[in-house]
Amino acid sequence: MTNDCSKLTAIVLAGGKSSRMGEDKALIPIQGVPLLQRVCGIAQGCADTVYIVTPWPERYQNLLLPNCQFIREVPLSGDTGGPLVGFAQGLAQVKTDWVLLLACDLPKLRVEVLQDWAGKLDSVGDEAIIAYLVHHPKGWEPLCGFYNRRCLPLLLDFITQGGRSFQQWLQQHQVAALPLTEPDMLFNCNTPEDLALS
Ligand SMILES: Nc1nc2c(ncn2[C@@H]2O[C@H](COP(=O)(O)OP(=O)(O)OP(=O)(O)O)[C@@H](O)[C@H]2O)c(=O)[nH]1
Repeated sequence: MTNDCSKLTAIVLAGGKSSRMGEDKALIPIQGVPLLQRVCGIAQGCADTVYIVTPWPERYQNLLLPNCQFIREVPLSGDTGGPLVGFAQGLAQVKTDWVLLLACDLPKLRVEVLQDWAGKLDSVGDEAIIAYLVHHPKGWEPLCGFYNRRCLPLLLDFITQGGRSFQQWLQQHQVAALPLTEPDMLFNCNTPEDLALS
């Protein structure tokens, strides 16, 4: 991996229901900037191309920053898909070896930390490693880390067999840990109460 932006694509997932928030999280302004736009702005600091995967691009059209583009998520028949399916649809469009995957609800992301992680991964030689993620007591944090494009066939197999859980999928493969020096960075904004802390 690399800290050269041209070798990394970012995928930002923005297709959740925001049921705990009660309104679309992606549109909520944090310090005057809608959350989705804020996350895309940070992703731009690491990647030349930023894909926003969402079933409803029209909703976010006026938030689009340079070098960002939508991938319209196609619902799977009979199920809502969820973030794993959104990721697979985004990953299918990626041309770079490595992808930075981000949720759209991370108000405390730090571009310096993401760049530092990307730069350290230059030395990855182990082809069995499909992702570099932060590990916490509940498992891997899937929505703020790096995936190798090689994982797409594995992901599609898992989805075809009915899998929808990132945790279950990641348990089946080799993942390496990223150092988390700033735990606050992974703070998810899920509820109106969380907004007060953002
Ligand atoms: N593209 C896409 N993104 C999703 C989907 N489901 C969740 N996400 C994104 O995944 C991230 C984490 O989502 P969650 O907070 O777990 O779920 P949510 O649906 O947004 O919120 P809740 O309804 O409160 O659980 C956010 O960036 C969501 O926009 C999906 O089906 N498709």
